[in-house]
Amino acid sequence: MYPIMLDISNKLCVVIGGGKIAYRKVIPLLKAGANIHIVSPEICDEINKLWSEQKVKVFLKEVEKVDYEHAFMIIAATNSKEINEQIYKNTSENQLVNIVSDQEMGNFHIPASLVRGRLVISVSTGGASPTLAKKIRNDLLDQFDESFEGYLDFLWEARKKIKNSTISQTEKSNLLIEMAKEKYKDSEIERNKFMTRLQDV
Ligand SMILES: C[C@@]1(CC(=O)O)c2cc3[nH]c(cc4nc(cc5[nH]c(cc(n2)[C@H]1CCC(=O)O)[C@@](C)(CC(=O)O)[C@@H]5CCC(=O)O)C(CC(=O)O)=C4CCC(=O)O)c(CCC(=O)O)c3CC(=O)O
Ligand SMILES: NC(=O)C1=CN([C@@H]2O[C@H](COP(=O)(O)OP(=O)(O)OC[C@H]3O[C@@H](n4cnc5c(N)ncnc54)[C@H](O)[C@@H]3O)[C@@H](O)[C@H]2O)C=CC1
Repeated sequence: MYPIMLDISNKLCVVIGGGKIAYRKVIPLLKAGANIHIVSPEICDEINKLWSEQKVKVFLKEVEKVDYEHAFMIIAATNSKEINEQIYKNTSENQLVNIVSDQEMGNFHIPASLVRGRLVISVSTGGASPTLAKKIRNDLLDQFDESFEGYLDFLWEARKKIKNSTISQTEKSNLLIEMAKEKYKDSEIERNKFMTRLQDV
């Protein structure tokens, strides 16, 4: 398994099944700006709500190949292993496919993630224990608290300024290393001083 961060904004992601597992998989897709189709004869209340808010499109029917043949990403989340397997067999090599009922099918897994603005920490156990992945993620929640959101925004802005400046590569490297120091996470005053310094580079 090869870990990557994927830009799926506006990409067609088809989730098959409308139960609580499908819903759990839909939420991060929604946050990432995907174009989401859900295909299922029945849907849970949470998915119904997303549909009524026009955040997803729902097709109330049993799945057919035509529903996902042009999808960038497919998540097979029905409660039938046979149907999930059939979906997997119908997909092309170049589609991203996740089969919720069998870790050995499909070509990607969804890790347990912790998102603090631009900071994402994902934990995978390669299917050995999703519960352990969830536990490790939960153990990190306090260490990587909400304050990382603002800290990451600062780093993002500072890095853009440094990259666009005309100073030497060595000076750039020094500033990029400097800004990752602990004191900038803990002190807004230090961050502001650093940003002021960058006005002159
Ligand atoms: C392979 C993978 C494929 C995929 O779904 O991408 C997969 C597969 C399966 N999960 C099963 C069961 C459970 N999964 C969870 C929970 C999560 N499962 C997630 C991911 C993954 N699950 C991928 C590998 C991740 C990895 O290990 O690295 C998380 C991390 C992410 C998410 O779902 O968003 C999410 C934590 C959510 C969070 O962040 O809080 C719980 C616990 C709970 O729900 O509380 C249970 C019951 C207890 C247990 O089994 O541990 C079963 C048996 C199904 C059956 O009964 O038939 C299969 C099928 C199989 O193993 O073949
Ligand atoms: N990967 C994971 O993280 C986990 C996976 N699972 C697996 O996920 C499966 C689904 O779990 P739940 O959402 O709780 O089940 P559920 O029973 O609540 O939902 C199943 C959904 O599949 C739909 N469905 C059934 N046949 C269909 C078809 N032919 N076409 C389209 N949709 C169809 C149903 O209408 C229903 O909406 C479980 O059976 C289990 O194998 C369970 C726990 C965790």
